[in-house]
Amino acid sequence: MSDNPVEEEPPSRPSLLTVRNVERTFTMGEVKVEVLKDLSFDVYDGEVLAMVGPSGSGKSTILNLIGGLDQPNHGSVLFDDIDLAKVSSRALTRYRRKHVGFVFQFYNLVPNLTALENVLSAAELADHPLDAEEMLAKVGLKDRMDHFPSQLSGGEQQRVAIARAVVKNPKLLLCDEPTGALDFETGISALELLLEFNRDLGTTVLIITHNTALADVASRVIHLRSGEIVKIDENAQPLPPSEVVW
Ligand SMILES: Nc1ncnc2c1ncn2[C@@H]1O[C@H](COP(=O)(O)OP(=O)(O)OP(=O)(O)O)[C@@H](O)[C@H]1O
Repeated sequence: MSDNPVEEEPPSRPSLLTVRNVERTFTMGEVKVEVLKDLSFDVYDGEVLAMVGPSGSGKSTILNLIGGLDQPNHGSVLFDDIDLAKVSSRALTRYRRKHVGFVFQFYNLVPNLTALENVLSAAELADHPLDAEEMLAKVGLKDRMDHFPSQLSGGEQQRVAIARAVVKNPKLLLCDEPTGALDFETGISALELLLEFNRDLGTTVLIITHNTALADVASRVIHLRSGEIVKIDENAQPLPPSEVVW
């Protein structure tokens, strides 16, 4: 045995998504807008990751690339052995249906479907969905399943949207300003739900927001500015949503 044992490297964290050297440019007439410039980062399996940056810094553009709604001009977005940057639009649709749940700022529920029907319609797309009624009960809407979106408050609609995203039992929950349209208290309870699903189901959660206070609940925070990563912070002790103030 050696007197100087070589210290073992800590095991590297498994990545759910690996984004490498991604560029996204939009061309409008003669004008080329370089929105993402050589961006590289990982999304680790099971983490709560926040991506923060001012308006126009490229947050939604990244979310669209990771969510399989758009493809970069250059670089790779690896999920398992699939490069989302290179696959066909059919394969992207399959990826979205199977692996991604979306939560948007303005809920995006189907207005002429009840809460339960909204959640069931998402469950039908998945290979191994969770129970729709159970998910609505988990978000506190057991008694409101037969209500239409117009009969629900903003906070309740966001709860339905979270149940709809989670019922597919996706690997990844992508949340675009999930508290943006809610008052403070309602926003906190929506955040609590997202973290609860992360804890209970191991779902990886990515929250994009311009509200830097929200990032305190995440275990890592990517700071963006003008399409570039300026820093990545590790939060050794993420705050519980009840202690976040904005
Ligand atoms: N399809 C497109 N065509 C042209 N320009 C686009 C397109 N999509 C986004 N952009 C531009 O890319 C930049 C980044 O937009 P993006 O929506 O990703 O920013 P954001 O950080 O999400 O902003 P916000 O917080 O205001 O939603 C903006 O300047 C925007 O105008």
